[in-house]
Amino acid sequence: MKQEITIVKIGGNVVDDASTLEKVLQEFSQISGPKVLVHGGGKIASDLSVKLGIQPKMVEGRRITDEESLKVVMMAYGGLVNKGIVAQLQAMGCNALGLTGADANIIPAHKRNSGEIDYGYVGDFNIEDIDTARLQFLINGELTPVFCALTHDQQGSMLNTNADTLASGLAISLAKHYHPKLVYCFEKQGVLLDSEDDATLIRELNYLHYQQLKDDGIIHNGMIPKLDNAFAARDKGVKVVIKHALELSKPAGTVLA
Ligand SMILES: Nc1ncnc2c1ncn2[C@@H]1O[C@H](COP(=O)(O)OP(=O)(O)O)[C@@H](O)[C@H]1O
Ligand SMILES: CC(=O)N[C@@H](CCC(=O)OP(=O)(O)O)C(=O)O
Repeated sequence: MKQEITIVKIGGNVVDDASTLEKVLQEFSQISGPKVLVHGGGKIASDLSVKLGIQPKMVEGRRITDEESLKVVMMAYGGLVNKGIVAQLQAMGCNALGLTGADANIIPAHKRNSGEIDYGYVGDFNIEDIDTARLQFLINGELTPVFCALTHDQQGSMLNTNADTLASGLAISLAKHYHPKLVYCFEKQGVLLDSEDDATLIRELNYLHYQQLKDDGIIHNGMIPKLDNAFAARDKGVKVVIKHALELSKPAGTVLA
């Protein structure tokens, strides 16, 4: 019998808000059973970048990661954010282990080589290459993996990988050993009919409805890659919920049908 595993992804606006972050980590630490946390931090990386005099460049929600920006995201995601979260979880009694995809070679990746735009040090990975046996070994050792948005190219370089994609990939790969539930937590109540009005929550969303709402411009910006990743997981049998970070332990948000 496969056990349930919960994969929670927290976005950049949550990570950047100390009070929300503390509350969501508190709720996360109380989830029973195996669990994995994935965090973004795009906002913190952009702020740090500006402070260092490096202008952030985003194309379709993805960071153009040149050599200097790679150093910034390694510092921000792998250091500042990841270690801060691990320390907080430890204080909450959750035995967190901070990881990038390079650690224990759990998520080997390759530099994106898509034609027109050169994204620089941005990594894509094959889900089949994720070392789920190693991950299961850590989880069986009563550890809670905490992944940041970094992978590696297996040739000595770290790569920047979108945290939503990483969370979806991990959930799909973990389906080999568990029944995965993937929870995307951010600063809105879920997928909304009006992205500025939390009262317009869509409680259940199927793929056809998603396509219509996208065509009508009701779903836009960062919600499009998030839902593409979310439906990719849904298609592989992962339960997916998109909800407000402060509702982590409540039956709230948008469930993918
Ligand atoms: N229909 C919608 N419902 C909710 N949010 C939406 C919608 N369309 C666009 N968005 C925007 O998508 C953003 C979430 O995407 P993103 O910033 O990439 O998330 P995260 O911080 O979790 O990585 C929200 O902040 C919101 O402004
Ligand atoms: C390639 C790429 O764009 N990577 C993202 C990784 C961080 C992330 O995904 O953070 P959020 O969840 O806060 O958006 C970036 O650098 O912004």
